[in-house]
Formats: sequence, structure tokens, C-alpha cells
Amino acid sequence: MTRLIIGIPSKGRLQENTAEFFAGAGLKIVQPGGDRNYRGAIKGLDSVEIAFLSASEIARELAAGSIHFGITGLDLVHESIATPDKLVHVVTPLGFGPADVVVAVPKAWIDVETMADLGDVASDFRNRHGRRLRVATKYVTLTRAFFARHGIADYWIVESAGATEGAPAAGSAELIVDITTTGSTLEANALKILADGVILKSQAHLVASLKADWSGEALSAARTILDRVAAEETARGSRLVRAHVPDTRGAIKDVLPMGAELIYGLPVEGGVLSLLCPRDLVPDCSQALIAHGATAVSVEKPDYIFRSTNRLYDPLAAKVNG
Ligand SMILES: Nc1ncnc2c1ncn2[C@@H]1O[C@H](COP(=O)(O)OP(=O)(O)OP(=O)(O)O)[C@@H](O)[C@H]1O
Ligand SMILES: O=P(O)(O)OC[C@H]1O[C@H](OP(=O)(O)OP(=O)(O)O)[C@H](O)[C@@H]1O
Ligand SMILES: [Mg+2]
Repeated sequence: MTRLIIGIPSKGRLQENTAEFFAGAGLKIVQPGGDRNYRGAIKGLDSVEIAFLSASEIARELAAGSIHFGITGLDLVHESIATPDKLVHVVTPLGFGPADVVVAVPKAWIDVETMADLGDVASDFRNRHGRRLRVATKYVTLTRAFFARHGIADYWIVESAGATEGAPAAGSAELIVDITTTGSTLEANALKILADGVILKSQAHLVASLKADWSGEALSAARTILDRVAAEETARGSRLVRAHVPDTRGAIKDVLPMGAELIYGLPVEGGVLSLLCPRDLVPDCSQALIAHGATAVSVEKPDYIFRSTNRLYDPLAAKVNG
């Protein structure tokens, strides 16, 4: 009886949005042991267990296979997992926690705008000072891979535990690699991002472990959860549009290319058309139906659209079964 274990951020900037994300999918997270108990559950889903962890722990536990699903930043997935392709499967981006991992140098370095410029400075620096440029960061893996891709080898990493942006002014490094959202911390420290210095555009993702034990109830619980998540995502972006259209064929010819879908298949000629329509296209779609003889068009906001195929679950199942 393997239960499905989901790691969710117990603190920090991803915590609140994560709770909202589950609530949106109709999944209520409960903490029976109270705030200080780091295990929880999802109401009504007995085969699921919640592990409250920090965002960075979630990335590590996914790699180790001690949790099945986790919500964490893509930056942490790529930083703390050496071979993400082998160990995890990225299920879907979640639309919150945006942040870029960037290479930033002092604004005073007016001749340095690109990674190529930085490469030149790095060689010069070594010749002139007899030591290498120092890069302060906690993104050691991402930094090494990115600098190697740009052919830069003359540098030294100074591992930073926090307040990385302060390192150049403090004299403990020449430049930094760190995460930024609004840019205000970089600005406050007189640093600028190199033009081609964005290493990774991160946001929170739902990530699955390929190392976890997917036997027992784990996979079917995953399906239950991903069905709801996908059903809610599809519903959020769409509207149900219904109308009695005398010229059914003509109407279909117009609305399908717009991106509308015959959600219950073809109606009989002259019958009621049921369309699933991208939210933004509802006015155009309704116009077209009226042009083909509808006297009224009703538009409803669906809560969920469940489908026999699931674009989130199917690729995961293929990987863990294969
Ligand atoms: N402005 C931001 N600055 C830093 N991280 C951000 C920002 N916006 C979103 N994030 C995301 O949040 C993650 C960090 O979250 P948080 O600091 O809560 O967790 P943590 O680093 O695991 O905790 P701790 O720093 O206590 O170890 C980042 O890795 C990134 O994915
Ligand atoms: O571009 P901005 O919007 O200014 O945000 C980026 C800053 O926020 C984070 O620091 P945090 O407050 O999490 O402190 P920490 O580095 O000690 O975790 C991050 O490490 C940057 O320093
Ligand atoms: Mg932090």
C-alpha cells in the first residue's frame, strides 16, 4: 500500500500560492497535527500524504525519491539535481514564483555588457592580478555549466549563503550569480545583468520523482490529483458556448478555425451546438453563431473539464511504467 507523498513548501515565498493552487483544483490540504506538524493530508484522499518541507529540500527529496510529487522552483530543480532528466519529470509550470537566475556585474564595469566581454575581463584579470575573478553564488552547478557553455574558465566560485548581492561591495567577490524578480536588490547594490546573462527563467513547477516507488496506490492517486488539476486548468481558460444554430455546418466551419472545440462531438444538423471556446474568443465565436442563424448564445464558465486523456498524467505514467 504505497501512498502518494507530495512535498509542499511549508514556508517562504512559494507557500501561500501553493495552497491556493491546490484549493483551485478542489483539493483541500489539512494539517491534523497543527501548524508544527510537518505531515498533512488532502481531505477525502486517503492514499495521499503531504510532507511540508522547504523549497530546496523538496528538490533534493524528489531526486532521492522519498516524495512522489513536489512543488518547487525550477531553479532549485536544476541547481540541486545533477541529472534532472533521469531523476525527475516536470509535470507543469504553475504560474507563480517567477524569478530569473542571472549573471550580474558592478554597473561601474562600463565595458562589460555580455558574457563574451566577461570572458575577456576574466583572462585580463588573471594576467594582471595573478588570481582569478571571484563569482559569489549559491547556484554553483548552474554557474559552472553556464560559464563553461560560454567558454569562460578563468573564475573562482565563492559559495554564498545569503546576501549574495553584497559580495562585490564587500570585496569578497567581483561579480555574482543570483536569483532576481523585481531587480530591486541588484539595483540597490549597483549591479547590472549581462545582456546574455540570464541562466534560467524560473517559476514554481509541479515536479514528479522518477526515483519514487510508484507501485500500490501511488499512481492512481497521482491520476486523481492530475485529473483535477488538468480539469481545472482547462476550465479556467475556456467557456462553454451553446446555441441552436440552423446552419450547423456553416457555423462549425467558421468557429473551429478560431480555436473552438465541439466538446460533445457533432450535433445533428440544425441541433444545439456545444462548444468549448478559449475565453478570449467568446465574443467572436458568438458573433459567428449569430451570423449563421442563432437567435441566442449562452456562455457559461465551467468549473472543471475532465477528459478521457490527460495531458499531465499520461506522459508521467509512460515514464514511470516504462
Ligand atoms: N524574488 C525571489 N527571490 C528568491 N527566490 C524566489 C523569488 N521569487 C520566487 N522565488 C523562488 O523561491 C525559491 C526560494 O524559496 P525560499 O527562499 O522560500 O526557499 P528556500 O531557499 O528553500 O529556503 P531557505 O532559503 O530558507 O533555505 C527560489 O529558489 C525560487 O524558485
Ligand atoms: O529581484 P528582487 O525582487 O529584489 O528579489 C531577489 C532577492 O530576493 C531573494 O533574497 P531573499 O529575500 O530570499 O533572501 P535570501 O537570499 O537570504 O534567501 C534573492 O536571493 C535575492 O536576493
Ligand atoms: Mg531564500
